[in-house]
This record gives sequence, C-alpha cells and structure tokens, in this order.
Amino acid sequence: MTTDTTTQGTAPATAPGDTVLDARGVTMRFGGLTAVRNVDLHVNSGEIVGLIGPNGAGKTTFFNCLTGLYIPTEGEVRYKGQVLPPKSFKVTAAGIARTFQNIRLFANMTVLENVLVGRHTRTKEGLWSALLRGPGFHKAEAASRARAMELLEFVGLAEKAEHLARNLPYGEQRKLEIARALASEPGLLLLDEPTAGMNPQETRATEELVFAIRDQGIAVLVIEHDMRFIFNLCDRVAVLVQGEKLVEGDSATVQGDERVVAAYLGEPFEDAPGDEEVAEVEAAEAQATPGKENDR
Ligand SMILES: Nc1ncnc2c1ncn2[C@@H]1O[C@H](COP(=O)(O)OP(=O)(O)OP(=O)(O)O)[C@@H](O)[C@H]1O
Repeated sequence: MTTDTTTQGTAPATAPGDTVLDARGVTMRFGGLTAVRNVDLHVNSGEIVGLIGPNGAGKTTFFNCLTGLYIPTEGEVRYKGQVLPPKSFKVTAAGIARTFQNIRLFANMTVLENVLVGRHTRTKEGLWSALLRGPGFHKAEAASRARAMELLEFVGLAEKAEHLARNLPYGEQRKLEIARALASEPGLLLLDEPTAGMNPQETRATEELVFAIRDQGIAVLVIEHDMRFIFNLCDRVAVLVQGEKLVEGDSATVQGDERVVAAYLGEPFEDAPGDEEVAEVEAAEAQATPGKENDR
C-alpha cells in the first residue's frame, strides 16, 4: 500500500491566470425561498476574490453550493474544468478546502491532531495497514506529521502543537482552522468570515497570512464583513444582495458603486425586488426556519 503525502491533488495543474473555479447560474432554493439566484462567479489561479453582501444575502449558502454541502437547485460548479461531485469530502479531495463562519475544530484534540485530521484526503493508507501498524503505516504517519508541523509553522502555531484546541485564544483557533484546511493541499481555499471576532492586529496578521497562502499558488475566495480587510486584500470583489450578484469588479469599482452603498444602507436600488417579492421571501423564510440546518 502506498501513501501520498505530497501536494498532488487529482485535478490537473493550472498556470497563473487559468480559471480554477467556475460557477455558472447557481441557484439555491429552500422551499419557496430563493437564497441564491443565478449567480456566476469565477476565480482564477493566483487570485484572491472577495464575496460581500449584507446579512442574509446568500453568501454562506453560495459557499455551501461550492463545497458540496448543498446541491444547487440549478447551475453548475466546475473546479479546474471538472464538474464537482455532490459530496463535501469528494470536493475536498478534488482540491477545494474551506473554513466555517462558526469555528469547527475538534476542541478536545491537540492542535497537531486537528491538522492531521485535515490530511485524511491526502493519505491512502488502508484499514489493514492502520490496524497492523506496519512499516508503511509508520512511514505515512511520520510524513503526515512532518507536513502538519510545516503547516503549523506557516500559520505561526508550531509552538502550540501539543495544546488542546479548546485552550487556544479565539484568533489562534481561526488560524488553526486555516492550517487544517490547508492540510488537504487545496488549489482553492474558501474562507467564511476569517476575521470575525478578531482584534485589529489579528485581522492584519490574517491579511498577511492570506497573501502568503496566495503566494503559495492557492487561489482564495473569501467572505467577510470587514470592508477594510476585503478591499486591502482582494483582486476582485463580488457583491451579493438578496441572493443575486449586484456588482463585481476591483476594489475601487465596487467601493464607488452607489448601488452597493444603497444595498448596505438598506435603500432600494434599481432592479431591486419589489414589495411583492420581498413579502414572498419573508413568508417562505418564516416557513423554512424550523427546518434550517445548523451549517453556520
Ligand atoms: N438551510 C436553510 N434552510 C432554509 N433557509 C436557509 C438555509 N440556509 C440559509 N437560508 C436562508 O437563506 C438566506 C441566505 O442566508 P445565508 O446564510 O446564505 O446569508 P449570508 O449572506 O451568508 O448571511 P450572513 O452575512 O448573515 O452570514 C437567508 O434568508 C437564510 O435564512
């Protein structure tokens, strides 16, 4: 049995500027509520792309459609030209990793163990090898631990490798989530509100970390409410409002677009849904709430 602990994914390699993620016409409905409507978005290799929008705009739902947590009602998502499988572990194996808005670490495992869990899609050790703990298993385990330590070094947590995850301060838990996502050796990293709850220094450090990730050849798509962070960081920003993509462009274009300001201030913009549509959405939302999954 062999173990692949290198950085090779299953998707073909891309050159800088090639499209890594290509989402077309993605629509997600929950009963009568359309949370995401006909959204196109692409991310190129070497890019950091931001996804912003007011609360409830559909950002996390869209992420869930990209990562196999939801199967879009309509539309298609391709990663490096291949249609994504409708299962989150297969999407991770294909090369897309993510973090969550609400931290999802294994609280009672060590920092190192959390990163090792993230490596499972890149190791091929079989059941018997693991049970018998033969030389193949030990070699694979040593290689995985070495890579996990490298990643902890990269995010600045190597000295805390043996600490329990739950004892880390909040900002470090977010870094650990990123290290765990990187452990699957992704070509695209999706970050859902990576600076939520951070102080300005931690936010600045996260910005540097995301640049460093991009410099390693990993494309990044990031949801964030901190506009300073987004506009400093991103090559391109897409704005979702009420499930639809309102504007997309570089930071200056998006910041200068009055429809974006209006959307954040709650003022109606041209082509905004009318009162009837809003009432329809609210009614559907009220119906859908009891069954709402706890994915955030
Ligand atoms: N599983 C679900 N079932 C029913 N409705 C859902 C579900 N998930 C999300 N929604 C609804 O879809 C809409 C978009 O929610 P979503 O969480 O994607 O927005 P968001 O832009 O990520 O918001 P925030 O910035 O507050 O995190 C909301 O009206 C939400 O209530």
